[in-house]
Amino acid sequence: MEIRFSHSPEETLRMSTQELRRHFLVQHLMQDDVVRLVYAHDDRLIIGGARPLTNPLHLPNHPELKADYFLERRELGVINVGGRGTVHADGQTFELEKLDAVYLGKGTREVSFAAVSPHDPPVFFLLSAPAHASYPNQVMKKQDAAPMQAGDDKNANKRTIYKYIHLDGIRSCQLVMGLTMLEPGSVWNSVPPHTHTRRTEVYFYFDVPAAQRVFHFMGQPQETRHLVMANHEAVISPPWSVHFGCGTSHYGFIWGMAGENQVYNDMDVVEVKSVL
Ligand SMILES: O=C[C@H](O)[C@@H](O)CC(=O)C(=O)O
Ligand SMILES: [Zn+2]
Repeated sequence: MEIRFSHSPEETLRMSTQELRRHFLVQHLMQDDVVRLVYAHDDRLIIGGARPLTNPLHLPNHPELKADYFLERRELGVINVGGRGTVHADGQTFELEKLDAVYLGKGTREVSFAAVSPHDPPVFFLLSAPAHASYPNQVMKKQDAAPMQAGDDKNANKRTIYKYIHLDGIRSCQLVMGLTMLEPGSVWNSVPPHTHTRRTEVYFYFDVPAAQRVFHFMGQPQETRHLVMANHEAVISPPWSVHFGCGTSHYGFIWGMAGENQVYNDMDVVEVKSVL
């Protein structure tokens, strides 16, 4: 498991492109028959990817957690952005089609991921946060994820926001998770931008065509920097950072958060005209 420590706003504004990418961008998350994990010390999030082909993949423990098993003191959200797959959790099996999610609570001992067909493998995005109580393991289909329309065509940001793990959906200790799908012709996400110093957020871009990129903006609202991101890459947004982006095509992205509260609308909006 890779470990990423936190960085202050002050040091971040002096970083080169390569330094920004090394500290905030998470690449190569989805590898065949591998569970890859990255521990980000911002809100102690663990970001992961699992792409099982022929064999079930087990969620490993890690010595750094000083736990008997991964979810001893943690909870986990999983969203599938690939083909049909299954998530096994202590004798329960959850089947996830593309854009379905499952929540696994603290105390779940055995977790594994499998493909239904190796020719169309699932692509599981994982996000885990520390947990103090056990909430039930639960699956949610995309159509049950409270779709909410946002943006419009003329501003090229028409999109649908699906919420899976949140106060009125699957309950959790800290995790808040969902995804956003942009309409063809719409390319801007999360405009107007915002921060929420109460929570760290991770964006994971998917359905980005191979020849296209998303220009993701981060940084303090008047000190923005950008990261050029390809399909299946994630970016860590520290609590003080904006997180919004513009693609060279339409795309989708998973967003996931943890921290002080779980109120989805708790965003300190930054007027577009004040961004620098
Ligand atoms: O804090 C919330 C997150 O940044 C996202 O949910 C925003 C988003 O998906 C969007 O506007 O499309
Ligand atoms: Zn946000």
